[in-house]
Amino acid sequence: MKSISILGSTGSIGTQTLEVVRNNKDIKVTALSAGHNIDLLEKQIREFHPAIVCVWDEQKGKDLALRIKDLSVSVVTGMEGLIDCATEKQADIVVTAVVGMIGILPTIEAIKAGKDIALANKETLVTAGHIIAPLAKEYGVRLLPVDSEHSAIFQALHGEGKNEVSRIILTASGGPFRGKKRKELEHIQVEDALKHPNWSMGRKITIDSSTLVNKGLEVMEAKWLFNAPLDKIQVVIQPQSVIHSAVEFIDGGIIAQLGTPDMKLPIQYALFYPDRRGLKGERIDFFKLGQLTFEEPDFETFTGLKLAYEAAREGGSIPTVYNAANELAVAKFLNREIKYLDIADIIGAAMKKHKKVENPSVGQILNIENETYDFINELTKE
Ligand SMILES: NC(=O)C1=CN([C@@H]2O[C@H](COP(=O)(O)OP(=O)(O)OC[C@H]3O[C@@H](n4cnc5c(N)ncnc54)[C@H](OP(=O)(O)O)[C@@H]3O)[C@@H](O)[C@H]2O)C=CC1
Ligand SMILES: CC(=O)[C@@H](O)[C@H](O)COP(=O)(O)O
Ligand SMILES: [Mn+2]
Repeated sequence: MKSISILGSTGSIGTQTLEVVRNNKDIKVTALSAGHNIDLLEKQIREFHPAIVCVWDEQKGKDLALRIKDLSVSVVTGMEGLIDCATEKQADIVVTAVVGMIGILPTIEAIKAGKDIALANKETLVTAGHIIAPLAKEYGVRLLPVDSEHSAIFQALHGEGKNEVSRIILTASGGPFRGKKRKELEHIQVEDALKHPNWSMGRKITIDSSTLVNKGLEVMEAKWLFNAPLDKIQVVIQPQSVIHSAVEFIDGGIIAQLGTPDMKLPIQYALFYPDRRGLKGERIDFFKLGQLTFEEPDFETFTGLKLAYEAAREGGSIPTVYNAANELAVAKFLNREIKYLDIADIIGAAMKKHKKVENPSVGQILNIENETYDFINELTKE
């Protein structure tokens, strides 16, 4: 019986992970964690019987403890609690399904505790990949990609051993504003940007998909997961989101992974790797689909993608600034404090202002996150 700990069990990836657990009898949940949604967390606790649960918010943690006092589950809170869940002794795999840089410390501690990581939380690898990738190697733990594109690449690489890769083809839907120019994006509202054409996901990543910042983060994620040079990672718009990504080898052969847009496949693949298991759901009907199309990304309109390549090329602390600036800018946009186009402009301004630190430590990364927030708060002050 395999045991898993889920960081962020009440979110889009978290709930789909629990759906996979429900459908497989030989896997159990030993730890769950949520930010604020204790109603859903309580239901999950009563169904999955974890040994420990974490609620980020301390007061909500107290409320939850009262509600489940009939059960013998320990309730912890805050970062310490998140780390307790990430290192819970029975867990074989930690699913990092929290959103944002909050995932860095628990992921590091989970690796040090010898847990395999089913990695959904891309912000962790983008900002601390230079620490996490070697650490995973040192502790002999696996970084199993959950992000659909990286899972596709991982699946395409399966069984290829040391065969040389000439190109990673990272597909993107293009988001709800594919084909639009900057001028047409001036008055975009939160509701417009939350309409992803193919995937149903959490709010932050949905906005990131619309700006192509998600693809920028994924370029950096691919760099760390597959030890790939940036000039070998090509973003290709595939508007139907059927080809989840592909790998080209030195003989020109391309192996791609295709499927309907359902995160349960990559989640399940990560949890049972290298085995494949049955999974109910829609199947691709090529006759209904008719055609698959491809486009070049528009780097001039979607400057968030251009800035991501710049950040990745510069390296050091610049990807942290890129990511932190995006996290706060997206929160402000969702809160209707800034305009849609401000998101990428703010990322650019924060990158320009920052003085690069080579090889930043975890402490420096977290300080730079705060400095970036201070800069943006000042910049957007009315
Ligand atoms: N959704 C998807 O299909 C995909 C997501 N990803 C990545 O996976 C990660 C999760 O995304 P997604 O599931 O969409 O996000 P959601 O917003 O749906 O869920 C986020 C989860 O994190 C929890 N959380 C938020 N803040 C905190 C906190 N301070 N402490 C502890 N837990 C917290 C939330 O809890 P609560 O709701 O209780 O506050 C929730 O359980 C992101 O990094 C995203 O980029 C990658 C590929 C696909
Ligand atoms: C499901 C998933 O992995 C998301 O990251 C998805 O890729 C978002 O779609 P686009 O960023 O390609 O629009
Ligand atoms: Mn993705």
